[in-house]
Amino acid sequence: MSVAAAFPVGAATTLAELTVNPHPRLALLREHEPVSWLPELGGWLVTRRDLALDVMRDARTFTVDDPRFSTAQVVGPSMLSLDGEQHTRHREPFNAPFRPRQVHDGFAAFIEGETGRLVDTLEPAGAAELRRAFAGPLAVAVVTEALGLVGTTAQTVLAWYDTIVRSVSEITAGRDAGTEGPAAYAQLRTAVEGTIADRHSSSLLVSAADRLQPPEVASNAAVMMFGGIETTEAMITNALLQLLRHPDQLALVQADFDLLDGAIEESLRLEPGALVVDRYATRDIELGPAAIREGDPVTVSLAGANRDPAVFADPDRFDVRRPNARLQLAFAHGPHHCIAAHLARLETRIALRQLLQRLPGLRLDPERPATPEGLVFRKPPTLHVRWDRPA
Ligand code: HEM
Repeated sequence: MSVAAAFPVGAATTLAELTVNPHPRLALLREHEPVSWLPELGGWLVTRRDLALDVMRDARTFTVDDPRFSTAQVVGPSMLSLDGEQHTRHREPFNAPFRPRQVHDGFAAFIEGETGRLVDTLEPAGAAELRRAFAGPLAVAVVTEALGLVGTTAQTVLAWYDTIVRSVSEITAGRDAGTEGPAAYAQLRTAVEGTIADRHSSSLLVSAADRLQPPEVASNAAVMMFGGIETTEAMITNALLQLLRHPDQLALVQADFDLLDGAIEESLRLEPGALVVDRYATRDIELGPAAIREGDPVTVSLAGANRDPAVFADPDRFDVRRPNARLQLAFAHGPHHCIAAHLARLETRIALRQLLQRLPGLRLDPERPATPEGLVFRKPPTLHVRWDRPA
């Protein structure tokens, strides 16, 4: 029997469906084919939480270190695209600044200030599209601050980011990277080298340069830029959308802001900003019902794992008081667990608290509905809201 015939639910799954409304299909896959072959994906998809953990914990068998990895083709090898000792060598120099205490001390005041500035600008209008007017600019500002590139503005970082993303997307679609992406990356590399050379700079890139070569620091700076913009914009937008769609849950948070963290975890569980992580099998291996062959692509569905009813009761419900919401896997797991998870959580917490406290009666704009979409990164294209203007 062919592999497609052995996995009929996978064979009937389209990428279009996974882009628009993935959750019913992921539930079907998880129940019948928790590791399934998807012809449209050209690889395996893992949707059960325990099997997702097995894959992400075992980097020897399921590696990111493969020439097909599109990001590495543009920005070179980094912690995101290496495994084993090389991964440790690239990641270790960046660990300290992202620990909870350091994140709080280093970023809370900056994030409060930037958020305050953005809300000041929005407040008088009584209406806004919060993804582009709020979540995106905040995400860019925080990444720019985190990288601490000497003489580089948030606008420049955003321009590099857009260009490099376009180039990576071209490669993912099987086309040539073009020249603009590599040119933008060369400018980023020059800025990184300038920062490293400036011994007065307190950038985390300077201390990383004690243990990594400048081009290696630049590659890791690029993946931090990647990791920190699209996903954080999604995390903030999705969390707002979940709360505004569930007025009863929003009222609980408004009455007790200690529940905000639960709301954020629950949103990460239901709509993780990054839906999937990609791995490649380094040997033949049985995983659940699947006989995976060396070289096969293995995609872990974080969205599928996050609604596994074996772990999360009534998994489709948004419940800010869910006791085990923190078992969600939106930041992945194992050696590649998001290095900046604490920073992203802090940023989202400050952003949501200020919006909810400063914009009275914040609500979705009924005339312009927001619907999340996306195959890899998922969020609503727009989030139109209204609030009561000050008299
Ligand atoms: C300031 C914000 C962020 C920065 C700077 C950042 C940076 C990074 C970096 C450098 C990695 C690679 C770690 C490694 O491979 O060892 C990573 C991994 C990851 N991040 Fe983040 N990230 C941020 C926010 C987020 C958010 C908001 C999400 C999702 C909601 C997210 C999801 C992930 C996931 C799923 C991985 C694992 C990728 C994989 O295993 O293939 N990140 N992040």
